[in-house]
Amino acid sequence: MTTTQQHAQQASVVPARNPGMPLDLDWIHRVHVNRSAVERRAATLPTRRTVKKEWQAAWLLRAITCIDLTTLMGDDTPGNVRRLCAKARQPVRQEILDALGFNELHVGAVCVYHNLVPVAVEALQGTDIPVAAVSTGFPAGQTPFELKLREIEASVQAGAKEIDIVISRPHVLTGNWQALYDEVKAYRETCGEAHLKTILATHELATLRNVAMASLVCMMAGADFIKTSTGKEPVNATLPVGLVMTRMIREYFDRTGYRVGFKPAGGIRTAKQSLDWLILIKEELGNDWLNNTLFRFGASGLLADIERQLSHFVTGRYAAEYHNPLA
Ligand SMILES: O=C[C@H](O)COP(=O)(O)O
Repeated sequence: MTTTQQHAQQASVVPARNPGMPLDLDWIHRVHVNRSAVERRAATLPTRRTVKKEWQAAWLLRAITCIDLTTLMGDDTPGNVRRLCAKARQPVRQEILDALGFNELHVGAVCVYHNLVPVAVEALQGTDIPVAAVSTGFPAGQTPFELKLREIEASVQAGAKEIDIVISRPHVLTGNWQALYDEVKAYRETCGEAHLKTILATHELATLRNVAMASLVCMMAGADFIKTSTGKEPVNATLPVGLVMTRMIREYFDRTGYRVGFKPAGGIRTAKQSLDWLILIKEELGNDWLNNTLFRFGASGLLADIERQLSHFVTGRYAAEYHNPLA
């Protein structure tokens, strides 16, 4: 096996699912965030490691396996979701994979609106690529609670194995942690075996401390993943927010022994950005998190640039964009 293959294929151990715990308000109120320290540390992350040549190719292949390949547009149709699913099955052109010595590679999941779950489930039959549905009135979450529960139920029934819910931002902004906990716990129960990702929409939470506290409450309520953003806020996944959230994941693991996953989402479009995020995960959470059971990118356009960089690694030149159509 070449270095690229060894590092891209590092086995992932399936961690025990986070069962949640009672709401611990003392722990939540003790949370503090030093914004300038966070910003300083986040600024150094992209400069801490240089990943070049076959190492870079290996990290990019790993990044692909962690993508929730996403389309969340008003003009989504069964046709473009089927094309996205074809890309999810074969994310990189075969000749590039052959040159890198890979037979098979696929993304972490395909993420769509509820209406398109059946189309994606059918298009991914015969693979183990899960379908994720955004839910609970995504992206703003301003719909009645009962409807949100029914929406989750309907997506699970349609075959979604992962449910990406949006939290009610007003609960955070008013410091109503009990309401946030109860809400997320109800979502987790409604999900059943489907995995629950809780989208914080961090740009709408006002402070990094709120981001940290909301992360903790979601994990206490049983979230399998905490996710930064919907992709629809004016600012989505940023490294400072990622740093705060991963530190809370670490604290939760130290206290409970359960590993909760992390999903930055929104605005991640370049191979370089994907490397920055992988470095953050390696530095803050370690190798256990560097696989798609505990780490995902929510991204609609990232794959195209990664494929372009891999093609450059293999051929020594950049392919024109039309050679790497996304969907
Ligand atoms: O969860 C995924 C995001 O909606 C994708 O955002 P993006 O289109 O900026 O990559």
